[in-house]
Amino acid sequence: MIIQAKHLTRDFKIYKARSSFHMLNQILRRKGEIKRVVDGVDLEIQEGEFVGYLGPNDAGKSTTIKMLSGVLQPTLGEISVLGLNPSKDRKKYAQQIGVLYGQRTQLWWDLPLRDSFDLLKAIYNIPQTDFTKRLHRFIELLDMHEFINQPVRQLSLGQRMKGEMVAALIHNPRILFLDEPTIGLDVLAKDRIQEFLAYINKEEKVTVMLTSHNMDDVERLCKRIILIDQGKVKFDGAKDALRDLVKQSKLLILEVAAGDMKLNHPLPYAPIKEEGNRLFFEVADDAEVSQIIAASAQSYSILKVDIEEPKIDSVLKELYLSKNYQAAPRRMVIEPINP
Ligand SMILES: Nc1ncnc2c1ncn2[C@@H]1O[C@H](COP(=O)(O)OP(=O)(O)OP(=O)(O)O)[C@@H](O)[C@H]1O
Repeated sequence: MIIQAKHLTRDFKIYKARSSFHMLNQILRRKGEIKRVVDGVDLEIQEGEFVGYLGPNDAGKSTTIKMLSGVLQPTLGEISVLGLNPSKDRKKYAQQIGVLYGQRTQLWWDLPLRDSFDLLKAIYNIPQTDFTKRLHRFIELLDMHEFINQPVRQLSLGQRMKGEMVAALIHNPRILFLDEPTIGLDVLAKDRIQEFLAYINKEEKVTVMLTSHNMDDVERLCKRIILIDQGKVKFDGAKDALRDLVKQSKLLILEVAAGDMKLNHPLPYAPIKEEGNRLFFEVADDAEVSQIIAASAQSYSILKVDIEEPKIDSVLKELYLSKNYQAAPRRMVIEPINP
C-alpha cells in the first residue's frame, strides 16, 4: 500500500458575518463556526494506480489533497504515504512526491522556464545526468522547445501548465498529486497533458491521484474513482461500477450492410436514430442488447456492434443532484493498472 489514510478529518473555523466590520469582530473574538470539511475519509491506494478523487464543489477534495501532500495538518486521523507521515517528515517526503495545483504556480515568475528547472535540480539534489536525460525526454513529450527559454510570466496557460507538470516530476517522484491539472486548457494542450500523464503512470509507474472537474481527464486516465461529498466517501471502486449506480441507458450502435438500409425492414425495436448505415438503440442492460442484435440479424447483415456506456459526467450529475449514493460500494477489488 503506497497511500493509506485512516479516518482523515479536517475542520476549519469559518466566519459568516454580513459585513467586514462584523467579520473582523468575529475573528478577534474567535467566534467562528467549526465546519468539518473532510469527515472520516479512509483511503487505500496501491502502487501504480491512477485514481480519480471526485466530488462536487465544496466536497473537500483539495483539502484532502493538501493533507496528503503535507501542506495541511489533519484535525483527526492518520496518514501514511510511502511509510511516511506527510506533515512530519516534510523534507524526506517532498523528495518522493510531486504536486500540481492547477490554480497555483511552483515556477519562478520572472525567470526563463528552463531556469526554474535548474533551481529545482539544486533543491532536490538531482544528479546532472539524470536531470538532463529526464528534462530532454519531458521537453520532447510535451513539445516545449519553443518556449523553454521564455520567462514564465510570458507563457500562455497551456505552456505554463506543461512547465508545471515538468516541475512536479523532474525529481522522479513515486507519487503525483494533481489538483485540476487541465483547468482552462484548450483541447490540444489537454490532450498532450493527458497523454503525458498516461505515459508517466504506465512507463514510470508513478502512482497518480487526480482531482478534476474535467471528465475527459477522468474518462481517459482513471480506472478507479473515489467519490466524496460533504467530506465523506460515497463511492470507491472501478469507474464502470460507478456508471452502474445510476440507471442510465447505454447506446447500442449497429453498423449494417449499406444496401440493407434501403430495404427499410421493420424492426421489433425502434432505433432512436439512424445515421448512414448505422442504427442507434437505447438499451437498459445486456439482455436487451442480445435481444436487439438477434432481432436485427433477421433483417440486416450486421457488420459491426458498438456499445457506448453512459458518460461519467452525466452519471456524476445525476448522483450529485439526487445524493442517492446508497447502492454505492465503499471499496471494491481494484484491478492492477498494468497487469
Ligand atoms: N483555509 C481554509 N479556511 C477556511 N475554510 C477553508 C479553507 N480551505 C478550504 N476551506 C473550506 O473547505 C470547504 C471545502 O473546500 P475544498 O477546496 O477542499 O473543496 P473542493 O471539493 O476541492 O471544491 P472545488 O471543487 O470547488 O475546488 C470549502 O467550504 C472551503 O471554503
